[in-house]
Amino acid sequence: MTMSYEQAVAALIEAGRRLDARGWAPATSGNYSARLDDGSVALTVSGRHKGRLTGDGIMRVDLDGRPLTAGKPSAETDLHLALYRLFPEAGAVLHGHSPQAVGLSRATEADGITLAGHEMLKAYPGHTTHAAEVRLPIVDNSQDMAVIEAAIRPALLVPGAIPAYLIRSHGLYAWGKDVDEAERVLEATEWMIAAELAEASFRRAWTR
Ligand SMILES: CSC[C@@H](O)[C@@H](O)C(=O)COP(=O)(O)O
Ligand SMILES: [Zn+2]
Repeated sequence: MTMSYEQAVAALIEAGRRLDARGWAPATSGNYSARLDDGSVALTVSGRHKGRLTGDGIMRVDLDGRPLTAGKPSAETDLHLALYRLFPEAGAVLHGHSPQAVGLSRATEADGITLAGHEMLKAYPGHTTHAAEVRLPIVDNSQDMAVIEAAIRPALLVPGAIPAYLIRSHGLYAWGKDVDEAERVLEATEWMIAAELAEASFRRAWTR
């Protein structure tokens, strides 16, 4: 699902305010994008505080990352564009830096965690029951987006893969057919991470 530039600017500004209010966009972290009607992409300008975006904090790039309007595109533009190229149905990508997601990624060296049995799994597109398990892939961080992209791509193409992945010590990427769906995926994933953390701390407390 695509939108006009004006619709995308409004939707991304509002998403930034909500994600910042939840503590997922501190200190200029995070970046957001939406696919536009003409096939180009509206994307946050690099270095802006994502909870306080104004219209000039969003710019347009083509699918190769060439700027179509003034501004310096997000340092992570290539990760957004890779998702749009890989998934023609993706209409928006949101990236947050929550402490829980980052803490989880640092507590394991595994290449992912399993989320199983949560009613919240039904927030993922196409999921209709809690009686399921999905893998949230985790990839090591790099300042070279091509390295991250090449490392994560196989996990994204596994049948049944969820539209989200975690970069270790960095943050969570989520996408969907539009900004609302991408935000729902991000929120649901963050919620399940928080629930798993709460479960682990209760279990630790009760075995003392
Ligand atoms: C301290 S901000 C973190 C950044 O390095 C980066 O990871 C990020 O999410 C925001 O980068 P940006 O270039 O503003 O899109
Ligand atoms: Zn980031």
